[in-house]
Amino acid sequence: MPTSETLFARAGKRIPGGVNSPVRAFKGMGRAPLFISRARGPYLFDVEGQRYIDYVGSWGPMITGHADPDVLSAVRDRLEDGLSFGTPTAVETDMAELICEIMPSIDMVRMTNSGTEATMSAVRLARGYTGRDKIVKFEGNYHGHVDSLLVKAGSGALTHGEPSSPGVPASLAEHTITLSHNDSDGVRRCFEEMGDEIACIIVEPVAGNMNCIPPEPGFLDTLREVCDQSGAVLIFDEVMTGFRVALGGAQAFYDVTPDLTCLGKIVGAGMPVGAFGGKRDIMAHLSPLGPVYQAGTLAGNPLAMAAGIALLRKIRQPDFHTRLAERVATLCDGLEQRAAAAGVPLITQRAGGMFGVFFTEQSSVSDFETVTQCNVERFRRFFTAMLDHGVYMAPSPFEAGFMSSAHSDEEIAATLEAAEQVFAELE
Ligand SMILES: Cc1ncc(COP(=O)(O)O)c(C=O)c1O
Ligand SMILES: N[C@H](C=O)CCC(=O)O
Repeated sequence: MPTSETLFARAGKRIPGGVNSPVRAFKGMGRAPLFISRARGPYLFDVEGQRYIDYVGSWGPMITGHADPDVLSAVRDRLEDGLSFGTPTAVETDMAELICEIMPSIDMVRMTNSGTEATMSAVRLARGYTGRDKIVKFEGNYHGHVDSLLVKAGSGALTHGEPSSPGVPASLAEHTITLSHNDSDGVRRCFEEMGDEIACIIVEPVAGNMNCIPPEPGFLDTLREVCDQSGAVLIFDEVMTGFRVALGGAQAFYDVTPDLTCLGKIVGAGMPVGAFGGKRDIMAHLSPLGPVYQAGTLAGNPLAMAAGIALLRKIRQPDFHTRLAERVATLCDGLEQRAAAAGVPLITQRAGGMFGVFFTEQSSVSDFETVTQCNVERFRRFFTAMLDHGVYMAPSPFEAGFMSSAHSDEEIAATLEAAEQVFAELE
């Protein structure tokens, strides 16, 4: 039987680093990544038949657990009709109407194949709409592998020590202004100096690619305020937070309305999907209505739309997100209590259905600087020991954790029991 180690060695001969996305490689974790053969509910099963309680959920989409029967049956129902037509389909409009109903800031929406395409297109649209080149992003925020956004980026870029990627021309990166996350005064100073040159601010309203960092009070309102004053477009990158922090995303949770919203992950239920949408007058600049070009051969794919619609309908049940947040609280409070009892300095941070675990003596972690001061080596030991106990956390101290409605009291209790044993021996 092949093991994860043998499969990883084989993959490394033909796939750079053995993976199709760097964060999967477990780089810095001191072991080979798990090769997964199947998943169900809160569990992953690796090629050796080991079962793991999963807090990654395919990096966010699996909010009702893996292999959700309603999602699978929606895909099965469409499968026999064909995989893709390259023509409009009714199901795309069903999806667009559903998104606009759930997120009232969105009047019109365009589907893409990934979150990266959504952010790339939203930034281009903002530039085309305003006629300005400069864009503002925040240190440690990750918006996919878009050239102009791979500047001081989080996620794998941060984990692997390359927050600003080679290959991005300096002449392009110079239009990207990078500010400190959660620093409202810094944002105001920047806009006082050059607000009329800035096309947009793009932000992860809850930063989930440098662990989990909720916005400080007033931060998102400041972004709204400076954009209103300067005419810049406010883009919320809700690829991760959309439908997770609350049904209506972080914009509903924190009650701040962006001009454009980027979506991904849950909107495709695990299929390769992204979307961006927002105010009608901005979206009307998009081709073929307007001059800003954006396209996709497989965008709005019928199977992907069917999967996403099934999931969005399911998570619209009353109290779904309240219950999800309660599960996060049980897990995070339990981890903090057990760490404190074992004398391990640890804090957690949460927003709806996502959370972060930080090995630190600080009382909160609010930006790139404070997150990089956390104890990375202790995280690595915690991660590998939890894996040995059958619990799969994100393989990096700079990634958020994701809860699903399939995680019952039983899985959370098993996770806390494992953590208690791990903390007792953690150096
Ligand atoms: C906030 C955020 N934006 C954009 C992206 C890019 O999405 P994708 O990986 O689907 O291209 C991600 C995840 O990778 C993300 O977490
Ligand atoms: N942090 C990333 C997205 O949220 C992880 C997914 C990836 O890049 O493969």
